[in-house]
Amino acid sequence: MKTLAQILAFLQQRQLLESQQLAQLMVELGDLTPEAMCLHDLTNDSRQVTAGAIFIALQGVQSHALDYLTKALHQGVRLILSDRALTPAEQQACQAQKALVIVIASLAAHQAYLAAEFFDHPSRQLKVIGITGTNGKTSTAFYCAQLLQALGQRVAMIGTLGYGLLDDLQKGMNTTPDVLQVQRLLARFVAVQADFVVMEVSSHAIELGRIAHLHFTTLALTQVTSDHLDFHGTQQAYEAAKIKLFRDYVAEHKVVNLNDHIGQGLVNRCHPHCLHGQDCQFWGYALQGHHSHIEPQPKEWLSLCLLSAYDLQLSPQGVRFTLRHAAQTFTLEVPLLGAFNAENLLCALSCVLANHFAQDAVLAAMSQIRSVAGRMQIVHRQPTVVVDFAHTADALEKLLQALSQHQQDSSLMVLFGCGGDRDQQKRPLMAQVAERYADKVFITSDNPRYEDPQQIIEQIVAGLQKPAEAQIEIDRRSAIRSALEQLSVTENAVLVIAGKGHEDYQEIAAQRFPFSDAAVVQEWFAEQAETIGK
Ligand SMILES: CC(=O)N[C@H]1[C@@H](OP(=O)(O)OP(=O)(O)OC[C@H]2O[C@@H](n3ccc(=O)[nH]c3=O)[C@H](O)[C@@H]2O)O[C@H](CO)[C@@H](O)[C@@H]1O[C@H](C)C(=O)N[C@@H](C)C(=O)N[C@H](CCC(=O)O)C(=O)O
Repeated sequence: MKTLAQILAFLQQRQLLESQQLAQLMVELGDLTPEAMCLHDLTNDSRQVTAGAIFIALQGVQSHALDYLTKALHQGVRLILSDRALTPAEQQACQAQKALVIVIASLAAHQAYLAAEFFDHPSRQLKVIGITGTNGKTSTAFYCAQLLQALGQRVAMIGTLGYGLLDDLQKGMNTTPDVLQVQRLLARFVAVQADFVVMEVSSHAIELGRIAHLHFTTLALTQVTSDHLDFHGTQQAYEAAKIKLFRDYVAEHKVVNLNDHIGQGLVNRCHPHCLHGQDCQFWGYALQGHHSHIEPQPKEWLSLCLLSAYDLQLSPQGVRFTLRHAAQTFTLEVPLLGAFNAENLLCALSCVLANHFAQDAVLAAMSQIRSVAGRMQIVHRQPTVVVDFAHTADALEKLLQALSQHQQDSSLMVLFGCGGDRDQQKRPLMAQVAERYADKVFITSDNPRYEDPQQIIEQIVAGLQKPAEAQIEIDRRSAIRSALEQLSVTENAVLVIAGKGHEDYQEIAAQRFPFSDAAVVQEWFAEQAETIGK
């Protein structure tokens, strides 16, 4: 909470308030003094405005926040800071609700610092771990948060999985929300006494200053390939955004993947003590010990902490590898699928170890790790059933490729469908991929939406070379049950159910019906156990 006097002082200090504006404001305040007027919250979203809040109204891509002024006034906004002058009608509406207005043309450039000040720099009161990278951000952040929680910490998250305490994540619009939302969320996490915040930092967030004025304890990089070229323009600009996070932001520890070219470059180029003249410890992790491309370091660089994984073994039970850290080796076995998940895990482990937790306790906490819901999620063991949200040909190929590395001696069964009212070209392509990697293919419905599910299935089947060998069942629940029956009589087989991941509904003809792939699997195995028990 701040008083109007404090807000005015901030604006004056930054030379954002003209004396004429101040005089006008005093007239509008009447008998009330700026010291007596309390402002409880600050937001740029009318849907979040509560009584006594400040509403930051800026031009967006789609609209201007003043387009939602009526709602903000209705919710009890007290002060509006806008980057454009109000129309006479808007002014009238504000006067009617006794809401004050200050117009500052350069507001966008100052909002980050204003938010940090308003919320008392919450990132300084928390330990914030920022994770960036093209792939692996979400899983790494989730593993990191789980490890910290298992170590007795109160952990909040900001990312694709949602915003909030780990056990109460609320879905948000963005991976990294805008700078006001970030500061506001962090203030909430301070209020609920969180110790750590693990946040995904997207390249948009770095470029658009959504993390400006944040104090990070740890920054980590998973790996950089190619993404969001529509926004960044070139691959070089995209990579530059990732590098910027490590070059321009202060953190006590910077964790990089030594298997990644950007990670290697950061370690080779940035002497940690050159960064803002402050001490920063670099941590490097590498899968299969591939860090030979790191140039020999001068003596003072011996502080580079290394975490390497060797002898990676992939089995239907998960990943197993030997971890080497601080001249010690350990064998770790984790129920996660995909070699890339071993890499994500190394990143998470580095972030946690960098934060001074005892190695033994961190390794013990590994037993708590579970996969992100709907992403390579093992929903049943012996026989193994995996649920994943892969719903494009490329994603399905990556999924099946990764799984086939785990199932060298076993057969792979895949069940999938394709969503309606979306890309139709992928339908036969997904069939081709499924046939190439799996020994048995089951085709069913996904979210048909407004399309005829039978027609979608026909378009998928058109991509199969041997359609007679595929099993087709339009009802997804029946299809899953039938696949499970076959799985149970096939020796050494693994079933992967693709397309819907953690979704808890199926959308048919504009209606959402409760549905969960994982729940259908669990229900079937529970029934089997009951039958055997009888
Ligand atoms: C292109 C882009 O960055 N758009 C972001 C931008 O939207 P916008 O400028 O169009 O906002 P707007 O809808 O015009 O609204 C303008 C203003 O009115 C306010 N408003 C809006 C509606 C309302 O009812 N009331 C209200 O007050 C808004 O809070 C905002 O202050 O501001 C919104 C609010 O902060 C963001 O949610 C939105 O992200 C959209 C959803 C988006 O898709 N962004 C992508 C490009 C993005 O940022 N992606 C990255 C990377 C994803 C990843 O790789 O994981 C991310 O971090 O999410």
